Amino acid sequence: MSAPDDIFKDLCSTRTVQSNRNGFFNEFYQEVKSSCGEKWLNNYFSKLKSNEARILSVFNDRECCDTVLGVLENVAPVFKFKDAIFGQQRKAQADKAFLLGKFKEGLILANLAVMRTPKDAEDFLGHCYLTRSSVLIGLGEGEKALTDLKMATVFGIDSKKNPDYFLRSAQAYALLGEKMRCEIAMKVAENLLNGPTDRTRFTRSEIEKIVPKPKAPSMEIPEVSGGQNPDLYNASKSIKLVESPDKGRFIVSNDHIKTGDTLLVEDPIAACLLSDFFGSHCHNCFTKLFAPIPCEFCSGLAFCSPQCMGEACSTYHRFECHYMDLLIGSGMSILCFIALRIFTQATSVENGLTIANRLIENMCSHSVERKPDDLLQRSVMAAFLLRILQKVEYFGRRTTEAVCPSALEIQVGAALLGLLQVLQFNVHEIYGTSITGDHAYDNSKVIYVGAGIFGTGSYFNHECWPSVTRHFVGKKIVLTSTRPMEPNDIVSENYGPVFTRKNLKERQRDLRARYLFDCNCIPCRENWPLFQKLDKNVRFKCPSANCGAVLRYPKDLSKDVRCSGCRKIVSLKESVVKVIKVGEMYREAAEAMKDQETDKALGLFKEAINIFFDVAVLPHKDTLIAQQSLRTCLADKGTKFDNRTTV
Ligand SMILES: C[S@@+](CC[C@H](N)C(=O)[O-])C[C@H]1O[C@@H](n2cnc3c(N)ncnc32)[C@H](O)[C@@H]1O
Repeated sequence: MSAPDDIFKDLCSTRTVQSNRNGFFNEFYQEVKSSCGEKWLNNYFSKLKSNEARILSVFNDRECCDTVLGVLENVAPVFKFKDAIFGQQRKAQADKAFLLGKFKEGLILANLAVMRTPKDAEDFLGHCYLTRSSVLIGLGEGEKALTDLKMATVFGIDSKKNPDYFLRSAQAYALLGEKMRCEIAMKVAENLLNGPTDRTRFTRSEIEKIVPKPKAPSMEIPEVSGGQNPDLYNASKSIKLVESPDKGRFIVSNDHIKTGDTLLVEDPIAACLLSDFFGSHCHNCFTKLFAPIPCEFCSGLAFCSPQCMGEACSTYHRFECHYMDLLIGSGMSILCFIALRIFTQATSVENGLTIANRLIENMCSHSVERKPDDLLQRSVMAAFLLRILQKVEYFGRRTTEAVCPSALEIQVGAALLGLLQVLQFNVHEIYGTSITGDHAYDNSKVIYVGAGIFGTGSYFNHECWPSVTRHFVGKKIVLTSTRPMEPNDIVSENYGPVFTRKNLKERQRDLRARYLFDCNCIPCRENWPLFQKLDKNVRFKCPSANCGAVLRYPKDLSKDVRCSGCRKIVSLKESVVKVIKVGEMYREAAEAMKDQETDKALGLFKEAINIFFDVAVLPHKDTLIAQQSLRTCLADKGTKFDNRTTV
């Protein structure tokens, strides 16, 4: 590799530790590095054989320990705390907006009130939830209003003494079309008020006007095709794991696979939301927030429901809460967040160690190719993460503020360092489709909201035109085949560079720098042209059995042609007829997409792509478009962020 490529590779690697150059970690690391000096780094640190030795070294060796300990001693909580006055001001504004019928504005203000009001400020927080429930009713959001009414009771509102609580419940039930519950709530309110009053009569008249909203359809979680694989967790039986010296372990087909087969449906072992989305998406399940439920202690992030809040706050968030802004301010990459999360979400230190060490043993880390500088940087980051765990008493109560780690803490530090190496090559970005207009396809774009580490998902190798597409249902990864495959064909993902958009040189450079391999896929071997340079020609497979040669579109369809591979005289008439039919089906599928008939479009694309691969090979412009459209249709079945109404 040339020197500029070397620099690019180092930059790519650095970014996987520190993604924000303005964060303080960069300065911290540069200070450690300069205090150690190149000689120590190259002659001593680079010779250390284990992650444990590296972690011990950054804490103990005199060349770096003063700088490391000096900074880590000062690690202290930094997070967005609550603010009762701010919260109450927003609540008053939200009440006013509600009375004026400005529900969208009211929701923004009520959200701020709920987020910022501390739970221990009498029953203020309960009242914030009550205010928001009214606004939500105004917006026609019955279910969310009911959640807020429940939350109001959790935070001090005594429903038994509060007729308003039941009047709002009645309206919320009416919005959900639950007539019986609505009537019961009205009766309770009337009882509390000793009979019908102007207020109850007014609410009844309001309820009369309510037209229940249909429930939004929930996302489909597909089942893997052909049954669960007994050896590969969460995968279909039609794939298997193999290994080769030049490709490492990778997935191939174990059977005949058809276009559209679901090959993997898997939850992440750990996943984190990107900090840019902390204010807009659920910290736990990544869905877009509408009426956020806050953590009881911080206001820097939020959850979509009490369930997500409970799940997070009883596990990982209780450790991360008070240090969230420090972690963000360090500029550390999302991979570092995931490494930390593997421990904070574990049921115990030992459980965290077991999971981390299993990942380190099983996933590729390219340890041989690592430079001492890279290892030192990751070791300092692991030491920082370990210090956070110490400070939050992850290892139990501490009697000292001293940084020097115990034997168990060193094990965790070493595991964090190991994770920082394997995550670099194995993490998937998690995304959804953002809908900004009324048409599902015309106004959609992909938005990356987080990243996660998937067990089986990380065994798929890359090709510059992959044979599967991925979409996400929440945090679950779904891999679906985009073409038919024969047994033992490589089942590949794409790591970023696709041949249609980047030329061979750029792709090879990116993959070498970011994933440390030389791509040898068919688009690379045959140097397929960029999309705009592709012609519309079809390249046919020779119809003779086991030939495999590729033939051009015949000049004269009435004549048979001699195959350049098997030398037999063959007829391409049937193949041509099929390809014409395929073209018609692609057009029909595109029409279905225009009409937003996703299932119809999917069915047509799958069938047509299967027929195409019976008789022809890539690259073929219309089939590439069809495969891309299939991807878009599948993504439409996954996570969608409705950005049409910004509140
Ligand atoms: C997510 S892992 C895939 C599983 C990996 N092959 C293993 O053995 O664990 C990514 C790494 O796999 C290797 N890899 C991926 N695609 C490859 C390909 N087309 N040819 C060779 N190596 C590849 C690279 O070393 C890359 O850093």
